[in-house]
Amino acid sequence: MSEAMRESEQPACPRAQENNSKKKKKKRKTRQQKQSQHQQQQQVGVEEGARSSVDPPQPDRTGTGTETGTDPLLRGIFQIGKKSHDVVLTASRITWTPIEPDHPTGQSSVKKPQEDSVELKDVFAVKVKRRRSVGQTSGGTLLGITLFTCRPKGAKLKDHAVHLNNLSADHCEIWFKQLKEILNGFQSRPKSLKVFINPCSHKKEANQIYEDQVAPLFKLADIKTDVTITERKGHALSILKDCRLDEYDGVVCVGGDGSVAEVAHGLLLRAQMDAGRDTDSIFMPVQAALPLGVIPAGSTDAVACSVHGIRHPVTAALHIIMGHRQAVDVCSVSSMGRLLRFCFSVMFGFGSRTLAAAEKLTWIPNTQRREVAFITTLTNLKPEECELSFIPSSGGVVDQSDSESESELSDVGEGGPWQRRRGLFLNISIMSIPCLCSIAPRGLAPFTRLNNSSMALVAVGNASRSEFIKHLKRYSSTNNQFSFSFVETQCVYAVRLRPRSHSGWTDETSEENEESDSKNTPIISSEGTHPWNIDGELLEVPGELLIRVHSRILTLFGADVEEAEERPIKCSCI
Ligand SMILES: Nc1ncnc2c1ncn2[C@@H]1O[C@H](COP(=O)(O)OP(=O)(O)OP(=O)(O)O)[C@@H](O)[C@H]1O
Repeated sequence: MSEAMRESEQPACPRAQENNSKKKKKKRKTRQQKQSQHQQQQQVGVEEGARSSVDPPQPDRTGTGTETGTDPLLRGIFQIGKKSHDVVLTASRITWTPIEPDHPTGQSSVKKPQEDSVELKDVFAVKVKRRRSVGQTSGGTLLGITLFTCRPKGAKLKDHAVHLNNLSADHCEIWFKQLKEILNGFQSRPKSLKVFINPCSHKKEANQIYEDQVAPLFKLADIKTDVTITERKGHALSILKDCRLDEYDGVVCVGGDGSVAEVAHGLLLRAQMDAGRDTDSIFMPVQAALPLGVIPAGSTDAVACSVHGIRHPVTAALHIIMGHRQAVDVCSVSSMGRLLRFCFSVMFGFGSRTLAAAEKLTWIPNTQRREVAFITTLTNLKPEECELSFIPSSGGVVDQSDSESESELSDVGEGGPWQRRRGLFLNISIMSIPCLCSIAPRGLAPFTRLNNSSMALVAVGNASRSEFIKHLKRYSSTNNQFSFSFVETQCVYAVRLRPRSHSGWTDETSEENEESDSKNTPIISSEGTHPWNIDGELLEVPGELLIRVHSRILTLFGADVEEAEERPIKCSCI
């Protein structure tokens, strides 16, 4: 623009001239402030870049994420939101404070700038941020760096991005490297995972859940994955028996309780094989070598709810990425001295009959089978005659202060620590974890914990159908589902359950005899078998079962929770 033209643009009116000179002053001041910020930015970038090379960070190598240093490792200026911020990185935290422009009078602002920060133990990824056009997969204009954090919101975990914008490549590289080094120091976070996806779980959406909600987070966290989409029941188990486990830091199961139970059993069986344990005997199992992550994609998802408090794939994925771990108790189920399964829950009576009925309803869609089976089993409700023996754990009898009357089942057994009940039972459940789910938000066994070294025993004696329905309804209400005279609850170490066969009670056999017979006795035979519900899977077994608890032999990715987040109840049968 020529001088002449500039001049011609000068306003003629004196008031306008005054306004114009004020505007000019303001513009000059803003330009000066910008320049000073830029100089500060350059200085800090150079200074701190030099410092990072002589003062390497001390990330938390213990994996606990505890603070190991509060000295600044880096300091620089980034734009966060619309404002420039002074950003400070220590080994445990990144803090940013807005840079306020100087007051026109030279006085400092009365209001203190609002500081914000993120703990690095809550950061799971750092990425260089670039602007790319549609279809462009590499290169692009550098915009800064982005931190991905994990934030709790109630029982849920959510991922959140913090954008630190700065157009200097050198500046961003120093920060990126430093942050990456700190994040790599979190030892409990997995870097390589074996993933099993059951494509048939619930409404066949497990694969979609994994692709849409889980895989992008694993990719962001730079976790390598080896994915198997299972082709049949038992596929995951057969892989876990043979594969090289040392290549992985954890195993992930995307599916429902049946799939989780199969993978948990596979991990524990493999640990016993590797440790040379003879599973054809009563033995003390060793711990599984790898932790298990559970991505809920089934119909009940009691294991996922018990360890996450919620059926939320993103929460489950973030627990895995962050390396949150929780050791849990597991049951072993053996028959005639031979191990059948490691599991979290066993049901006999109504719970197993319902499952057996559902398996026969093959013409009904999968999603409705259980409800129809539930109603038919309730219509034909009948008790099972059996002998129930158990060893109470130190927790003993659960407080039933509000029970309607004394338990009718309080007949103490003969000799030793075993207590015995013989009689008619509508249902018997044994659970090593609380089994939270949408139909029982407080859990099927609210009086046990994930790792209290004992199992919950719930024995429902004979009662009328209406009384039994009342008991079932209470699982979804706030009333105590156990405060009935026909319901007994115990905290136990071991349970022996012997259903009465058509020919009456079998002779008692000692454990040693059972073991010596076991190698020649077929476990599953169609004659004289009884249906058992083991983690939602049907098992037909003759004779008695021995169920024992094994303290903390499996580690799950997740955290202990008090109760599941209340959701609308899906089953409307009762
Ligand atoms: N490709 C497959 N085809 C058929 N069954 C499979 C396949 N892969 C795994 N399975 C088996 O399917 C069974 C049930 O699956 P899963 O438990 O995941 O779903 P669900 O029954 O809908 O959920 P929940 O147990 O929570 O109610 C498991 O025992 C698993 O071993």
